[in-house]
Amino acid sequence: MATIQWYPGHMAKARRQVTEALTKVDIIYEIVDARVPESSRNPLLDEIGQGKKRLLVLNKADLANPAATQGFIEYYQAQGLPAVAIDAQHTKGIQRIIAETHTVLADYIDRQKTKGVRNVLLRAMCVGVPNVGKSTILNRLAGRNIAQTGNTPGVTRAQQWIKTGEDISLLDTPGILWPKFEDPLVGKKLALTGGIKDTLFHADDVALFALETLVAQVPDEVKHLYRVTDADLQQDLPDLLMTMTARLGFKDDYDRTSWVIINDVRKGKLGRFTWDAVPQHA
Ligand SMILES: Nc1nc2c(ncn2[C@@H]2O[C@H](COP(=O)(O)OP(=O)(O)OP(=O)(O)O)[C@@H](O)[C@H]2O)c(=O)[nH]1
Repeated sequence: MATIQWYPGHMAKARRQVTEALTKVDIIYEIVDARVPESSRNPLLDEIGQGKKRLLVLNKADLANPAATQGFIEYYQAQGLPAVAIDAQHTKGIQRIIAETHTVLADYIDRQKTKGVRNVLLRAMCVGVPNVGKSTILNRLAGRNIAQTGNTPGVTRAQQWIKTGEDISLLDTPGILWPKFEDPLVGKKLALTGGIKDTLFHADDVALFALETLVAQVPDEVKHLYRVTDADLQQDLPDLLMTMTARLGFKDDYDRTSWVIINDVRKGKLGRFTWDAVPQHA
């Protein structure tokens, strides 16, 4: 779905909607992008999700660095926050969400059984910033495509529970929170991974940010894809971007080169990268 620009009114509305929806569920699936697990979290969830069980889902793990993903999972688990890595696009790891839900809610399930409830139903909802894959996960858990009606003005629609084929029911409308804006570095990472509307940032800023890592980590791929040499890679990054633009035959159109780089990174053409550093933990 297209990412929108967030204004205070949107944010207040999103906060209200998510807070309200959370009262109905037993567990929150906090969906983040495995390439930027920290940058794609919204700290508001810590506030409005207090007291609710939570499972952190690092989606798009197919595009992230596997060692970093493992590092993040261990980091979150060490903090008492259960976390799983999945690739919803290719339906990988969905069972992990289901298994982990049972682990996280084990006490609740036991209590319900003690009360005599025979078929305990677990209620869940997906929450996260735009474009992290909430709808894809919902569809995979449901085993079919759930129509999304979006925010049509004047149209209010009751939220529905979606059966997953397991003992889990999901709210059919994911909770959308806004991305972090304050830190420019976080902004670049979100832009690079598709979490911020493309018209809201300068492509060259984001491409230069990406290039720094790409030149350091995958120089051969950079040389091959953008027709530059080892000597070219010694240049300052803005000069390198100019050289690439010339080699690609784009004249002075640095923006075009920048978009090629951004799109290549988004598609994983240069490899699997995680743009957030795994936090150190004791
Ligand atoms: N490579 C990859 N792409 C994914 C994965 N999950 C989702 N996508 C893609 O990411 C894009 C966004 O997915 P959505 O499910 O629409 O994300 P969303 O969080 O519901 O987005 P909003 O509606 O904007 O809040 C789509 O192009 C998906 O195909 C994944 O695990 N791996």
